Amino acid sequence: MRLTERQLAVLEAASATDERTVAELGEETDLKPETVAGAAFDLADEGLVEVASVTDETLELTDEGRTYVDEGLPETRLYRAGLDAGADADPVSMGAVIGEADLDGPEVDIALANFARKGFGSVDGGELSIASDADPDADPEAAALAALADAGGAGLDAGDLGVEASVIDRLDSRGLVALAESVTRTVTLTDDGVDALMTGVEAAETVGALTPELLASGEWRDAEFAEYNVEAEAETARGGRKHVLRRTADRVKDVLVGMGFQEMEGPHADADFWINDCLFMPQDHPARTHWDRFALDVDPMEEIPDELIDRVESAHRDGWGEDADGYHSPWSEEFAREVALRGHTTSLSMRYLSGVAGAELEPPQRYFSVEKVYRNDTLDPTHLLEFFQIEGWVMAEDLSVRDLMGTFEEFYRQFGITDIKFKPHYNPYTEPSFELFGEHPETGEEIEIGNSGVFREEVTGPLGVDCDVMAWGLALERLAMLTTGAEDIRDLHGTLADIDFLRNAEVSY
Ligand SMILES: N[C@@H](Cc1ccccc1)C(=O)O
Repeated sequence: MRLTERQLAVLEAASATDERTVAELGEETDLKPETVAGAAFDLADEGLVEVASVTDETLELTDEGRTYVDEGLPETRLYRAGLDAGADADPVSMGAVIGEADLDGPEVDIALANFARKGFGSVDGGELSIASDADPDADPEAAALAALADAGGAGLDAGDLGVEASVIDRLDSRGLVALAESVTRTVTLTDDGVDALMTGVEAAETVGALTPELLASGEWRDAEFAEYNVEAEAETARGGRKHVLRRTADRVKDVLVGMGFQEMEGPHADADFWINDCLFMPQDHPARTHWDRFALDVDPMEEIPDELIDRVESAHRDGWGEDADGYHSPWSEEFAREVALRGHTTSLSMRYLSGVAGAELEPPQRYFSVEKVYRNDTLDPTHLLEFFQIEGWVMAEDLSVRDLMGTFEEFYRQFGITDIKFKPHYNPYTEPSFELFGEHPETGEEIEIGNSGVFREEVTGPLGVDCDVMAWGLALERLAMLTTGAEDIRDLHGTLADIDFLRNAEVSY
């Protein structure tokens, strides 16, 4: 029989009478545990050894548990501060004791709940008294935490610590200890294994990896390569990777560039003029109040062409074109120059269409951006205070709603989404306007994925554009929810993001 060198080493190190762990065999053979495990599985396939596994539960201190080992449990600190303040004789005011005990935030509630539960004393009418028979030094929870800290945690259970299981359960429910599972594999020689060793086994020299030397010398021709064992236990290696949203954004950019679009860029903090006034949004529109807008306390924006301001003001006051009528509501240049975080990237479309950004404006033209916007929304599964908008516009003669719908169908098809729906909508700056909806793959719900339309003459006229412009703002996060199946936008980014989801989510190509 011929085995690989590693298999032979493991076979020789294994015993027929003692179960030996992979770690022990690794030490003896000077091989890595995963190599030993791989060889052991191969030997088990040949019937030469038996591999068994035992799952062990190990107790570990959590970070909070470790803090209390160092600083004392909150209830014990409350007890000692109470004692110092004389609460064993007469009740003392809670406020003073809590300050003395140096408890803050959630620790106060933790201290109070456990203080009463452990019979250290009582709290009544805002005053704390200490029970005469209280003895925190005999507290089994503190003792168990200390024992666990001393023992370093490995392989311990309630029995090893000499405490009752109920104490461990309590520490577990307080989040001060955690149970970790570890699997230990053991290897024992079978009768066939013993026979094989007695009759003599040869090691075949095998090569684990093809090297430049093997190639250069030609030795690879005669080498025997170790078989690749896809079942061998190996550590999960987690490298850094691009965030799923960034990957989706990159993909969106590729798709739009492929569809003939050029990218726009511009300021996150911009004048209201570009964010709203150019869009024929009346200055008393609810979205322009301090409730919805993140206004910035900075100098007003100076560099806006005067003629453009005049034309936009005139559109607001008197309308644009024949039969036009304006809003007849107040319009102030001062307000137009105020700076806020943009609530949509349509501010970029205005900058580009007006010519100040140096864009080519001879039709046909196509521009896009995938950039962040800021809104004072209420957080929920589909809303964040900031998100990425996929902005875009197409300028051409005689555009129709069919062009708009066809563009979205083509765009979303690249992400495998073929069932978008359109709903007539109203925007002060587009006519007609449509909201876009897509079906969530997990919940089956129709979620809003974008807003679009053909710019009104009151928008294009003052900008100096005299052909049709269709435009849209799509939410990148909503697209990512449809492609990855994420049900809550907060799993995607922000402080509550789900790390496992981010590690494993696929971006469709
Ligand atoms: N600005 C719109 C999107 C949009 C852009 C351009 C035209 C029409 C709609 C929004 O944020 O919802």
